[in-house]
Amino acid sequence: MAALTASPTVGLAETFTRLKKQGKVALIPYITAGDPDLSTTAEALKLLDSCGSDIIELGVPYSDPLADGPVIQAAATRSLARGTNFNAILSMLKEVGANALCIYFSFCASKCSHYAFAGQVVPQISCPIALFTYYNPILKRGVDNFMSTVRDIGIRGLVVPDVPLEETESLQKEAMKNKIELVLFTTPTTPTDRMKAIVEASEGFVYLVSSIGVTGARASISGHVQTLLREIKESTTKPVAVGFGISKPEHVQQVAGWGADGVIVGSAMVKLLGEAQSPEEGLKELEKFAKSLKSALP
Ligand SMILES: O=P(O)(O)OC[C@@H](O)[C@@H](O)c1c[nH]c2ccccc12
Repeated sequence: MAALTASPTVGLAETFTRLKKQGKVALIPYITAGDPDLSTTAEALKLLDSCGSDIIELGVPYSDPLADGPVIQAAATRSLARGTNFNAILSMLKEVGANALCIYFSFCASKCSHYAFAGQVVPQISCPIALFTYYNPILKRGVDNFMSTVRDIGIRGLVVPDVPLEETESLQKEAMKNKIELVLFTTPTTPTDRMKAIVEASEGFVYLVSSIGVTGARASISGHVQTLLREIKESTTKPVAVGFGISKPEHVQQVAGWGADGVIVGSAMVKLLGEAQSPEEGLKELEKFAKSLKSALP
């Protein structure tokens, strides 16, 4: 099976280690798979990768996205209405991987008189993908089947916002068995002891939710995030990425300045892609926006 990412070994934590050595902060976009359609999602993944995204969160649309605000809820509804399901998302991801293989072989066929066959698939997507899903689709498929399936197509991370506390440990075990990094959340209202346990158990990076409530672009990012970052970093050396509300280059600059190792941008990306006049228009707007955020990051 063609690896989806540059190298099956490049995971989330390793990506942050590389960035830290370079004094860089990770740009982590989130998009909803299948909105406006899966072929546009495939194009968006490649485009976000080429704009310098360091990790991409790919959302599996769900009928009851409790933690999502109106923009991502609407994206999930549109995607589900088009018939997007988990198997269709897997096929799209395999195709992207397979295309990488085809592209590589056609490159070699045309050049191999000059180049030794490097044996390495030239990927279309060089950054790791973290699948974003609510817990129910995992349970429906069965945890071990889910984990081995996503591992086989090169997914490196997993983000599950509604996994119950008492089931986190078993989910983490299954993920680790498949070399998938399960990212956990801490929020402004998480008690210190609980935050420490979450940080200890989180793999890949720690997801710091910037503000209470649901996802959605905010006019400003609370200065309290700076305090939260400091508290978390007092108890771990793991990378911490901040999400919720980040939607402008100045937000990105501010959060990076407060010491975040990564910034996660979802609703603002989803809105551009899903609410455009056409998929082509959406991809163009997405590219412009992603580049504006990337250039605002160290
Ligand atoms: O949309 P925002 O405000 O930019 O926040 C990122 C968020 O979209 C993404 O990480 C995400 C999408 N759905 C979620 C549900 C819960 C927590 C996080 C998420």
